[in-house]
Amino acid sequence: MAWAPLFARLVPFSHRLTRTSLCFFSIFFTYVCYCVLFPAESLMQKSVEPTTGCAHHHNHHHRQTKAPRIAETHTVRNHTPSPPLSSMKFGNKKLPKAIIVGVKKGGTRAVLEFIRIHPDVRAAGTETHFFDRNYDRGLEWYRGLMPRTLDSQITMEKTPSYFVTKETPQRISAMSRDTRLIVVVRDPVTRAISDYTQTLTKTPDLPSFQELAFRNQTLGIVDTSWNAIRIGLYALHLDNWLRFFPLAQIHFVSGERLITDPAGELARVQDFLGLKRIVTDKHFYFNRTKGFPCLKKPESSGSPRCLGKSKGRTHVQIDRDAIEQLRDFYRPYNIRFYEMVGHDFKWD
Ligand SMILES: Nc1ncnc2c1ncn2[C@@H]1O[C@H](COP(=O)(O)OS(=O)(=O)O)[C@@H](OP(=O)(O)O)[C@H]1O
Repeated sequence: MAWAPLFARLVPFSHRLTRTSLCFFSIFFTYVCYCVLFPAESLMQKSVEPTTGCAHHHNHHHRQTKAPRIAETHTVRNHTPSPPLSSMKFGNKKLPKAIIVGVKKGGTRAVLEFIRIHPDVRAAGTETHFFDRNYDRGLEWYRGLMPRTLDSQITMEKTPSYFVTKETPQRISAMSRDTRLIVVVRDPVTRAISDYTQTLTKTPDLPSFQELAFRNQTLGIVDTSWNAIRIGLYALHLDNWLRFFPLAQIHFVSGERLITDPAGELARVQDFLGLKRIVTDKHFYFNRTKGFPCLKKPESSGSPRCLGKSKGRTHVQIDRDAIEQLRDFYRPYNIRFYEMVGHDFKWD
């Protein structure tokens, strides 16, 4: 405003202006100069927020609120339409560096949903079943299912049935011997009941849990050919993986601790994947209604996120005797598993 006194001197009738009108005139003159020097479109190239330009206010302002500024800048410079930022594709699809290979009903969805909050992780949303059911489709088909990633990001997927499929370790090793493997394990008895509860929702006329679990319940003979039982023989399945991968390349998440201390389990997962510990207890809250940890509302927008209704079902009631018999059955397998991985999961 240094020009204002000079202006007052140059204009002969300025002495007749009141202080207020002089001030008003100064502002108006500044505004006119500003518009001449910085027309509306050139301002738009510099600012991120939609601002009101000096000219063509209404049209531009309208257009600005609809398209991201970076696209607008492009249009102004090249006079060609450009896609909105949200539809631009970054990075490329890569084969996974890490796979959650099991176990079914262990908490695999929770681990994937929690780790993918990490900015350096991107994951395929659905189970691909590439290494067990779709292997004939080839690696390019598999790669096509992956999200685009930047070079700094890790691609992941989860298919829990891999852990118990005989051919899978060899096939994953053939893709890359460096693939990192994550196995979410849970007390095999609870896991079997969870598995049965899920099957029952799809097949209501299923025989009882006991009928399927035992060949002869009086004699305590367990039917190991029933999938819900077989999956829990972790030590046997792990033997098969160790033929192709060193133990150091397999990380075991405790399905139980994942519920009581999700941040602690996720810290270990991030360490295993060589990631900075970004997913912490700040990201979780315990939802009393669901009875499980859920993700807090992301800072940007959205709402708090719990896993869907199929995660955390009320289990079918199984009598104590049957549970005790199954505990006895699994005990030696569990002990062997603890020895193999060097960690006691305390399932007894
Ligand atoms: N945060 C959170 N929210 C909800 N559920 C959780 C969570 N953390 C672990 N779990 C446990 O995950 C169990 C389902 O495991 P999976 O996701 O591996 O199931 S599946 O194999 O993909 O069907 C599911 O099993 P059920 O309780 O038997 O339904 C849960 O106990």
